[in-house]
Amino acid sequence: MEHMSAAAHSAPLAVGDTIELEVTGIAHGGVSVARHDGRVVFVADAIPGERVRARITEARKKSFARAAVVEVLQDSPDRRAHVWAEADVSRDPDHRAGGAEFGHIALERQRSLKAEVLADAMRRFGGVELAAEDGDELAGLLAELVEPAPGDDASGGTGYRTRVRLHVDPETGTVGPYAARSRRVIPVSSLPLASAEVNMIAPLGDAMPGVATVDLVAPAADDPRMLLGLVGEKTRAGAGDTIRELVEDRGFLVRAGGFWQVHRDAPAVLFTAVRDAIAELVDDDRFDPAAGNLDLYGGAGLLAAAMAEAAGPGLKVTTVESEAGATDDAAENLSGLVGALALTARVDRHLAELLRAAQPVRDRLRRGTVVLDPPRSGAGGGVTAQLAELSPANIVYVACDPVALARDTKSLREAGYELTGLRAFDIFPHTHHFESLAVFQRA
Ligand SMILES: C[S@@+](CC[C@H](N)C(=O)[O-])C[C@H]1O[C@@H](n2cnc3c(N)ncnc32)[C@H](O)[C@@H]1O
Repeated sequence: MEHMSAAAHSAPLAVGDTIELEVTGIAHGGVSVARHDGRVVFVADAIPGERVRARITEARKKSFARAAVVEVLQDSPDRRAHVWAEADVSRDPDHRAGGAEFGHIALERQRSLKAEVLADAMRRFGGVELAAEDGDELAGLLAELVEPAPGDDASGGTGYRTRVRLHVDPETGTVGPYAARSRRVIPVSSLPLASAEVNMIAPLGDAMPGVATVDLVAPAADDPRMLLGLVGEKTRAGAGDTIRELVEDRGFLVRAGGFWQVHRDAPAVLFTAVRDAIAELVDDDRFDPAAGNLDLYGGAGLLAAAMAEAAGPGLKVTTVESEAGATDDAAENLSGLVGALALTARVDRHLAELLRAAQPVRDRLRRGTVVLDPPRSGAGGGVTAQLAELSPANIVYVACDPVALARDTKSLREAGYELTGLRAFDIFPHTHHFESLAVFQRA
């Protein structure tokens, strides 16, 4: 079939067609990969290794189409009943609830698929081939690359979300999640990924005319709350409402509507990972607590606090964050650290200012360590170029998007940084998301 010419293709695919597919791999974004007449088809709700019948949901592009499974003809040993009945493959694809696109896959396999996505992104966009040390097997290392959050294997990876956003159907006013791949609201009877506290207050099935979004937040050390975003209103609900969170036994103030990791244990997992990465740099004599250390995209200061736990209370660090409310919280959360400064600024603008600073300041930055935790789009070419020019001794990069991380890895490596550590954490079970932590050292 490989040599078949384009002219010999059967009729072009059209939305609504149903075709049989051999599913061969996993792609970024929670979809599997198959081929049909030489064209790539990204298939939702499949598992690599399966044979499925799938319905075409998008066919505009010449190079690829999208489809969703309607029937599993030969199932994977890793297929499970979906954790969310309303997202199950037995439903019409247009009526499946979205946000749990790996919910039909055994947890361990979800993690090995995420590891494949990370390794593939690093190879294709980062120019980094993950390799096994002598005597270790790469497949085994990859299977363990994405680490579970504590307790998730015992709980089946459900009940973890302390933050959920629901939407309101503009026609009926009914509250629910969006459907997979669309902005249609799907009525559901429960939120299996959400914590018991979130489920308790979720207004599922209620009518809320005039409301656009319903954010449910269950803080570790405060009562759960519901933040309503009204239709046509621009200000973010909960921007002025401060709640208390706990990271193990450390308290943090956070805006109810501001950024905080959604998995109950994710802040502790990332705090510990960053603290340990910094501790290793300290042990290797590569960390200078008195240098110009930075926590970029710093939110409420979680990772600056992690840096301080490894480096000691004498740490000098500046957090840079664009949301003023989060900066206020960071200032409060880091108030025990004499050398901490919390700034409201866009990272690119702040780095541009630092690049204009006097030589002694630039020298302190060169001896420093930068922790960065950008949004999904990553730091991007502009910020990585600025970082390369500032040239800090170490960069500890926390990433929620593996492809963005891989692209930024390429830029940093080309600027003379060596990737010396890579870990990944499954803090979004039953979705395709995961978090990575990469350590770079100036060569
Ligand atoms: C993934 S969160 C990380 C927050 C924090 N490190 C934590 O772990 O809680 C990204 C943060 O970057 C902020 N942000 C997004 N774009 C930014 C920019 N261009 N400059 C500064 N901050 C930005 C967001 O407001 C958000 O608080």
